Amino acid sequence: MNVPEPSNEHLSVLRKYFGHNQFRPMQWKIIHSILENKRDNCVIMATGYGKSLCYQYPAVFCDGLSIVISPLISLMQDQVFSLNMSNISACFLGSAQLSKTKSMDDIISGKCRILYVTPEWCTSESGNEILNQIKGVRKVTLIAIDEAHCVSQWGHDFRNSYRHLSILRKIFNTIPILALTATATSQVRIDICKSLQLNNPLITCTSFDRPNLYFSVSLKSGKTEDLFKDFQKILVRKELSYKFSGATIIYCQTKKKTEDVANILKENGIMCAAYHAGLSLKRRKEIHEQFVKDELLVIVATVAFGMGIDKSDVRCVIHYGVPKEIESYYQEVGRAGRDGLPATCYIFYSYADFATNNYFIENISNKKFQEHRKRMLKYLQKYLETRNCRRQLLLSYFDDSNTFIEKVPTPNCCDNCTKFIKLGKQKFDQPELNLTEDVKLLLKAIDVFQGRFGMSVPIKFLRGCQDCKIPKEKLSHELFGFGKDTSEVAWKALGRLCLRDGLLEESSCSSSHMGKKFPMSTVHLTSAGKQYIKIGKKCGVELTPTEEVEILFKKKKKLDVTFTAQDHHKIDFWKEKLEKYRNDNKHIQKEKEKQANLYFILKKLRDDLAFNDNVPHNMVATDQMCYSIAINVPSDRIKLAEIDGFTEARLEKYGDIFIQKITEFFGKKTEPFDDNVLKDPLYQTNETIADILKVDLKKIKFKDEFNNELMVCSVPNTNTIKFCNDDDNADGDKEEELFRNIPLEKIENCYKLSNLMPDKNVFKIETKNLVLNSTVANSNNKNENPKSFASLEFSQVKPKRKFLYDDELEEMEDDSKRITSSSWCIKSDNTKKFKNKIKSQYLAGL
Ligand SMILES: Nc1ncnc2c1ncn2[C@@H]1O[C@H](COP(=O)(O)OP(=O)(O)OP(=O)(O)O)[C@@H](O)[C@H]1O
Repeated sequence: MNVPEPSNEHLSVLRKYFGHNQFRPMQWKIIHSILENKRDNCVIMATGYGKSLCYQYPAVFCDGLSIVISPLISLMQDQVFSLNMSNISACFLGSAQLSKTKSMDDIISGKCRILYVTPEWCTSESGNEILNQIKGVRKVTLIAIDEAHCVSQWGHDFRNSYRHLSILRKIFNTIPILALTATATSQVRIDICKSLQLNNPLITCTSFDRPNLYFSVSLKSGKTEDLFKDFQKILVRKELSYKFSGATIIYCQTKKKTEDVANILKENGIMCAAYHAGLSLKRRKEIHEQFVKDELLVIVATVAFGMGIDKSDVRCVIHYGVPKEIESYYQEVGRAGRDGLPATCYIFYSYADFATNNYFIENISNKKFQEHRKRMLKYLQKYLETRNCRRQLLLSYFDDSNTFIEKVPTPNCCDNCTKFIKLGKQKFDQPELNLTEDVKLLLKAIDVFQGRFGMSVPIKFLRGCQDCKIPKEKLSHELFGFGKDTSEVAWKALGRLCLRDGLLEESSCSSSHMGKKFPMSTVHLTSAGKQYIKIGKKCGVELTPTEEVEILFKKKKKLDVTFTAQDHHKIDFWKEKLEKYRNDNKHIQKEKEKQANLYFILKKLRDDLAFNDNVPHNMVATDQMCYSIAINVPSDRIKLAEIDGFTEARLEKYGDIFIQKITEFFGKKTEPFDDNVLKDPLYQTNETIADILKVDLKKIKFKDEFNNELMVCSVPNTNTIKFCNDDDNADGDKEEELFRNIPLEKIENCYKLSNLMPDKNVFKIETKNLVLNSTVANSNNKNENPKSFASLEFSQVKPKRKFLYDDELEEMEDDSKRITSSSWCIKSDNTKKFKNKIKSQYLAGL
């Protein structure tokens, strides 16, 4: 469809009322089709893309009225409030609303531009009557149905009243209907169009991708008492306490779990509140408001919390427990980072959590729907267990043909990508682990019991355990005890894999004990499972082992990083890059510090203004707006108006105050710099050290004094590197971090010291108080071992000075002994050699 560019008139309305300079590409296409062609639309747009503008703008532009069906009163209240702040008259009608007369007056008189109603109200008799009345007196521009996936039983949030919204087509038969949602599969899309009786709708589907979200999944550490351990992995330590890096929603499966988690967080000094349907409406409202106004940063909630939250700066969404299924999971994480800034989505789960999900699914009476939910849950399990890119798996669920994602590990994407990048791998490869015979054995054992039991009895049988449930005659079966060398846990994990990949199937039934019935499930082979026993992988099922299965069935292979001698000449290349980065970084860093200061001052000003006016802070300015101001430093109102989001109303109310603050900031020369600002996600550059050093650092072999190989890794999402010892010792695979968190900015110098030792390639990384030396055997020297090696020494030095005196060297030596005593580094009996070495290197480095 050829869409003409928006006219100046269009853009000036956009600027004046919405504060934006341009439409986003899909927005204009949709708005144009409504304004010019009066066409129905079905819109699937990722969270945070800007759906609201599509239904708000048309009515504002042509002085008409948009009627918006929205599922939640709290959401409507927020939106009405926000529109009125931008001088767009809006109201809502519904049972919870106090002053109906005022709203009706605004509607009838033609003042109101956007009217919000609930689907229940719309389909009620009185609602119908009022809608007919409105139709008689107002020019209705469009009917918008928000969260349209609720129409469909194939969606994750089916709501019965949505199913009856076709009544709107009858009342407003010539008015365009716009159905909008953030998550819909093609099946749901078809259902939406059919159920709402859309007429030749224009279907728009943006990418579902949310590039600013980082995905991560881990197994829970263990018992409830240990749950803080899981959170510690993601909390930021501040002096003696911990905190989350920004507004955080923690989802739990049950009310009880929200209370447990909230209590443990509180015990550890983290302010938070539990939120669930068991609380009074008043209390829930209170928590909601506190969260939106940033008075409370952490909410531990059941999925009851979220749909109505109009908070764009949620930095972290955590699922503590298995999410409901894949679609609602994506909807829930979509609440993070709607301001476009980096945000993280974590899941901590255990296999036991699935019992809760299964319990809810078993209680669904409609069989077809129940099957559908089971499929969605299975997909979620795939997501949890995948070894490939999680983002890609999520997007492929929604059949996202708009986004082409290469099947290669990508930085800032998910934990799996990061893991592969860390290992220097260019693509995802699966572990070489042949499980065919183990799988066959397990399937055969399960088949022995012909679907009469769950997984435990066949596994006990396989392991040769005497269990009262195993019928006597089976004790002499040829498979009895055949799998005793593999642990029960391992067999169970393999069983789960077979269930996931369709070789096995569960059926639910109930067992009775002492007159009481208990739900239980039995397991049996599918036809694919039967085939697998006969022909293995050839039946078309290629089991990809989960990390758990891999660990249990095979001791992890030692990380094998190979280097060639030629790789070492790349040190120069690396050095150049690092120096360039350092030079660029010097002024960038200064600039950043200044911007960061201004940004925090503006945020504080914004919060104060919001507090005085008793409005959520985003009504004054969003984080993104404060950030843009800090970068662009507008010096007057005209320039401030160019900042995206500064509507005319905002400018009128707060413009001068912001300008005054900026002038003040530059008037004063010295503002103390707050160290914490660099921890703000805004100030972490996207370029990780892996991007900068990827090729080269990893190709140098580092060894500690015991000749153990060290790995150089970047710390995910940071500009830091660490040296690890891949210590494949008897008690498991342990990666010991020997030295970590060397921020790139802190690297002050990098030298190649070959002038000093012509037969060697030596380079040195110097930070303020550390020197890292690598000695690489010269590959050209035939007398040397052709296999290149490097040794790494860490020593502490004084701040850079022109000359060093002997007593200072003594001091340095002591420092180095101290480091030595922490187990690795320069040997203390070699002090003389060390003294000379460090002296020469130190001087060479000046
Ligand atoms: N044309 C635009 N230019 C710049 N920013 C825009 C534009 N349109 C919308 N935005 C901003 O994008 C953000 C998200 O908009 P909106 O809340 O409408 O998204 P949404 O698609 O409805 O998200 P959700 O599904 O999470 O409700 C808002 O901060 C909004 O101001």
